[in-house]
Amino acid sequence: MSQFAYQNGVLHAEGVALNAIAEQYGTPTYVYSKAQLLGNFAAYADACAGRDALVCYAMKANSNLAILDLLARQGAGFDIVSGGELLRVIAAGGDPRKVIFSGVGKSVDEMRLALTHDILCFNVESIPELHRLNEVAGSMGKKARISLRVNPNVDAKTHPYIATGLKANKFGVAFSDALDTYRTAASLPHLDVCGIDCHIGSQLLDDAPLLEALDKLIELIDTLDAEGIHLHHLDIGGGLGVDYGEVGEGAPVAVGDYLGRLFRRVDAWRAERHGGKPIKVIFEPGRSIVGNTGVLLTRVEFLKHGEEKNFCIVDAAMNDMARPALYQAWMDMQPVVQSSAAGETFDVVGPICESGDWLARERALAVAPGDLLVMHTAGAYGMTMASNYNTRGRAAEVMVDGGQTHLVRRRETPQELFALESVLK
Ligand SMILES: Cc1ncc(COP(=O)(O)O)c(C=O)c1O
Ligand SMILES: N[C@@H](CCCC[NH3+])C(=O)O
Repeated sequence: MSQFAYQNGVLHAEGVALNAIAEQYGTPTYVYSKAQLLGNFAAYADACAGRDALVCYAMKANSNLAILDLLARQGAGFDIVSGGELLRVIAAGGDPRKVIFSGVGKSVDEMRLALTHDILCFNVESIPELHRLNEVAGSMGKKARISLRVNPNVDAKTHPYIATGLKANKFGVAFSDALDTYRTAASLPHLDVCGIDCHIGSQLLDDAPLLEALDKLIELIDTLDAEGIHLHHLDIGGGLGVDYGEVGEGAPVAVGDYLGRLFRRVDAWRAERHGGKPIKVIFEPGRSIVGNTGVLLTRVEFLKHGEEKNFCIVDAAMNDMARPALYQAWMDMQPVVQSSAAGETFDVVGPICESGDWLARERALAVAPGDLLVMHTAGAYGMTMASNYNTRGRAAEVMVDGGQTHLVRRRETPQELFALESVLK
């Protein structure tokens, strides 16, 4: 059930009217629902109950400290892709020993930081990275726990920019090279080879490609076992999608159904081929935890009737939400206050000086200047991909918690944006 619903014609978040939030905090503002967030995490936690499993939230989707704190208190681990994200986990009170570190370009400093905090595992993506990590760990007198990110060459059937498990993608080690790469890893004295992982892409509506990837990982675990390389965990990555409401797209498979099918396969394999030995299962969900947790609240500045198109110019822009500009993503936009007036067809655009600065195209809307609109399902890859283009301060972020609203990130001022710069003297 969504925590964002109309009551008496006004959109509310957990019972708080969004127009009241706009009055108090201004626009553009991201509004999150704590109940939605906890419900989404609980779907994973419930499906994992009683099992050796860890949900490492992929914080690139939304790394606001309030969100990290709430998830950490539910027992979440975190999937990070930079030293900065590790520092965020620590600042939010998360446990570094439940952190896995993904990414193709980890620097020496990032490796050192992660080893200092004794993270659970590095998801290594190449042979040069294995050697670098071995050296860094050795120089610190430590052993780094590693998993190899294997590229199962499964077609995730998603947008090419967010598919990651194909041969043509920069991620992971090719399936055909995996065995040799594991041999190399096992020969390096400062590495502790403990897992295997993959991540085939994002916004997947069907779990069939994920289960296909699982089968490939399992096949490799069997091969490695025969080589004397015994793994303790398998990490299937994230990727489950959300319902953006686009006509003809359909809804994603439910988390519980996907995890149920996955665990049944893992159990059958363990019993039949793995000698009943235990294996920890790790998940790296991002979007499916936070996507429908947030909306982007924006106000109409002007309506402009062009020669070919009508434009609804709002105060949010591609710097606040880049998904439409980057991926031609379809995001649902609705008025905060419902109206029975006849609408017109608009492109919803921001104030930035780019033709690519659009949030929604060809939408029937009954709106007037000063009205409020929301972009739904904006909790994932919204604020984390925001920029200061056109010297625009990033939006505020507000968390609604059972009738109370809390400012969890204030709006940036223009002065803050250039405070790090200096002029030549
Ligand atoms: C390595 C890795 N893990 C997890 C995720 C999270 O993916 P999603 O938000 O699709 O669940 C991503 C991003 O797609 C990723 O690159
Ligand atoms: N930023 C992308 C998802 C990227 C996933 C990261 N591997 C999106 O908004 O859909």
